[in-house]
Amino acid sequence: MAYQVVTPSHMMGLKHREPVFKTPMTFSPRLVGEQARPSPSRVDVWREQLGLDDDPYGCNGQPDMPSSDEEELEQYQPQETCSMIEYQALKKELEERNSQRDELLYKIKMLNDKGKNYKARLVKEENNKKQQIKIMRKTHESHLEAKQNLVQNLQDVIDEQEAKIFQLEAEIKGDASRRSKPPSAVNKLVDQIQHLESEKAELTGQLLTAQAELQNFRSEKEEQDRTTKSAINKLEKDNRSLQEEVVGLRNSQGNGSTDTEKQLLKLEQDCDRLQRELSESRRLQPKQPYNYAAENAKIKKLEEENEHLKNRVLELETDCAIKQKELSDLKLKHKEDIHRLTSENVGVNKQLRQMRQDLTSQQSKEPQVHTKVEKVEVESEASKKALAEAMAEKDKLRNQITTYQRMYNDSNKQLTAEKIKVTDLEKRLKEYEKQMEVVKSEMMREMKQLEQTKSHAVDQAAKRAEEKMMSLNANYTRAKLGLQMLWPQFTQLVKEHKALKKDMSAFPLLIKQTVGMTLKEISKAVHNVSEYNKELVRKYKKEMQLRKKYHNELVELKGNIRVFCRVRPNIREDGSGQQAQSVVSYDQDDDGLLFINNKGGRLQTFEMDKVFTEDSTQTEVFDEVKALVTCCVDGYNVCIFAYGQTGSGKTYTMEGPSEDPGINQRGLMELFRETADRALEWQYDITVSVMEIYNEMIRDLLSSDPSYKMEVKMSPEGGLYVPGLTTIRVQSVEDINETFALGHRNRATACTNMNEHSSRSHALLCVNVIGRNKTTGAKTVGKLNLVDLAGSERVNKSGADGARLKEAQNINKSLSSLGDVIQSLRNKQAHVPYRNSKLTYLLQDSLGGDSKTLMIVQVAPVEKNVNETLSSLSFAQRVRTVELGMASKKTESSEVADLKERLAQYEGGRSTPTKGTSSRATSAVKRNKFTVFYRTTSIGAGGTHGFSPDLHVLLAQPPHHRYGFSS
Ligand SMILES: Nc1ncnc2c1ncn2[C@@H]1O[C@H](COP(=O)(O)OP(=O)(O)OP(=O)(O)O)[C@@H](O)[C@H]1O
Repeated sequence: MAYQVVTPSHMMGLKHREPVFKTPMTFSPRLVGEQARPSPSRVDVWREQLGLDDDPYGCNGQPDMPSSDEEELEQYQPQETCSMIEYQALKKELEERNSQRDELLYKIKMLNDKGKNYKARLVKEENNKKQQIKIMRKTHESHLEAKQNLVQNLQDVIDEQEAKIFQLEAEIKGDASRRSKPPSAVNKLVDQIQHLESEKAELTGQLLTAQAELQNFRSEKEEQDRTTKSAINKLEKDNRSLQEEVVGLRNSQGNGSTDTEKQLLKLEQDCDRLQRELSESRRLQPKQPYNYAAENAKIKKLEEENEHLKNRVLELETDCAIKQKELSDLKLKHKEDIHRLTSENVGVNKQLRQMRQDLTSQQSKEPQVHTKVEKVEVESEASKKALAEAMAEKDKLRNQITTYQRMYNDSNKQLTAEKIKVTDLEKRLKEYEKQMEVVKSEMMREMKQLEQTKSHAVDQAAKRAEEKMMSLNANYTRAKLGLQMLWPQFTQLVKEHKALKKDMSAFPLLIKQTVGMTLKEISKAVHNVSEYNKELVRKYKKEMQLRKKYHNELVELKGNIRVFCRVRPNIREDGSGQQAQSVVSYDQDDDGLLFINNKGGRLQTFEMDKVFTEDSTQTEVFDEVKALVTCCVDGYNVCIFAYGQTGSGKTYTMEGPSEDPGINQRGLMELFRETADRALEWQYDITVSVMEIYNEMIRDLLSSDPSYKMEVKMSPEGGLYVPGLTTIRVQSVEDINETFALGHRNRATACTNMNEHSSRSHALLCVNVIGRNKTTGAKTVGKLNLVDLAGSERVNKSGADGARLKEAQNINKSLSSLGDVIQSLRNKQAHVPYRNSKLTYLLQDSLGGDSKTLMIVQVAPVEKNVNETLSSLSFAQRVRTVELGMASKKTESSEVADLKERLAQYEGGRSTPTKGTSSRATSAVKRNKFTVFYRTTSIGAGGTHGFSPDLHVLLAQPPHHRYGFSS
């Protein structure tokens, strides 16, 4: 926000004041924590430092204008004075410092963030590496453990098998060999002893059971004996009673009745059976005491066996003690190994215990005790059988041992391989660890470096910041002082501001008045300026006219070919659209300038002597050429030719439509007017001939035989003439019209398409003006050549071939010859190639001699013709620079003219007209009511060669024609 008093220029009367106060209020982004906050403005800072009002902008944060001087003074209490400029400068510096400080803080923050990022990355990397090491260690440990387990298992299996073999061998060979068992089986021996002890306990239990059973069996036998004895007694008793009964019966019945006998027989049978049973029982009875004895013997045997076993157990116990002693010795001997094994195989003990259990269960299954028991009965068959079985078992076990040994070897190999692998792994682990160490150390080093860089940068930044802060503080103090010094000025300014405010209230009225006054002054000034401008324009135009006049005079003096340009309006044939857009524009103030907007969008300027726009009328055009046309009345040779592409308006300009004729007709009419004006003093003969040049052939269009090819000839005097050319004297508009009509008719009969033909041929109207002064007899011979050239477009554009090509080439030849002639004339070359074409040859006098030449370049304004337009205008520009030299009148004194006429008459009398010309002349006279002269016309009529010697029809001319020329 800025307070600024703007002093408008129209308030120059008021007191001019400098800007009162300008607060930049720049809010540079400042980081507070993570948030970007706007920095307080310097005004806020210094206001706060000075202990001024907290909110200088009121509630809405917008700076309010102080309501009064007193209020403002209350708000800002100055202490010292200082200049306003110094204050502004200090304030600006303070702002810059502030922004620098912000920048530094921001940089420090960025560095801190970077350091933090690096640290975090480092920690992350460290953790990652640690985790990797942990994982690798764990994997390695588990691998090692597995390998160790495997080794241990294999070792156990081997030990077990060894123990078994040893045990079996010991059983076969006896105890003696047991002593030589390998120390590796000590543990097994201990186990075996324990097992034997348990076996002994079991056997003792079995023995007691057997004794108890034996006791039971004895008591049962005694009971059985008693039962048998009582049964025998009862049976004996029954037998006796039966025998007594039989005796009784025999006694009571005698030997007679049958039934009784049968009953008796039956009883006797029963008795016999009972006696058999008794005898059987008695047979069996003495056997019982034998079995008992066997049993007793068996028991005894068992007891003995038991005793033996007890002894054996004792023996074994002693053995065990010995072995234990041996074991302790061995333990002592292998203390270190055991200690090592114990420490290494803590984890393996579990498995060992498991194996022990397995072994126990396995051993419990085997009938070892029985074997031993049976072994006690050395002599028994079963023992032998068991021995055989044991041997078989031994073989089997040996086989197994071999297998196990093989397995052991394989396992050993595997173990070795695994060990190598383990070693490798350990090596790798070590390498990894080393690498880790290196990485860690590098990281640590990097971290240290970063830390150092960071701390260094921070220190530096802090240092710089401190320095900056110090300088800022100093600046601030200076600014504060400056501000305090500025204060009185500020107060003054505030007062002035107040005053200005007062003025401001009166300002609208003042401004209204001033505006009114200014408006009046402005309108007056504008009026004056426009007047002045008008005057200037008038003067400019006058100057331009003067310039033109001088230019014309200069041109006249130099004899330059003058060039006019005429732009035809758009016609139906131009079509529509972009192609039909006009490319021509004009200068409003200079009628000699023309601009062509070429295809590149560039304006190309051409300077002509006069430019006729699309709106220019035939009259306007003729007005410009009128003076030139009438020159021929004074005896000048004048040549006007129209140049331009087909359809650009050449014919329109030269001939024009009957209702609005062109230069040809108007020129002749002007000649009539001019000659009529001079009729008191002068008598004029105006004759015309009409020609066309087509395909490099000259045709007389007024002739009864227009197809006759005329030739241009050089007279002995040096003049050019066309032998046999028809000349018609014209005296009125009607004569002109009829002459032109005849020419048109003849032209039309010679071609099929008039338009095309006219485009490809040059049409020439040659007007001869011969004047005789009635008083002095002086003679003037003027000539006016009016040429409508063929279309100037290039040959290749027409795309012609055959006859058309030849036609186009001929047109081109004429026009290019014209160009060459113009070029030579421009360059003032000694040789001008007039004879290169019929056209240039015919126009030689008009182009190169002392004639007045005008070229009217015709332009079709549409875009599609822009190239041809540019080429035509370029040619015209070149033509304009051609200097022909000052033109001169062709006048002859009466004597010279008479002499020349007489000479001509004399020569004419000697020569007879040619047959062709005579007949054509006759027919011409008959055809036309005009007076027709058959003569060889001098085209150039330059110098004194007005008439050619063979002009046989001169007699038809008025007498004054025979006057001599005045030079
Ligand atoms: N100033 C003009 N005002 C009105 N119409 C014009 C003007 N100039 C030319 N024209 C018209 O343009 C057409 C072509 O003009 P003109 O025949 O004169 O061209 P040209 O150059 O003589 O062609 P060519 O070379 O074929 O003879 C005609 O129809 C003519 O009436």
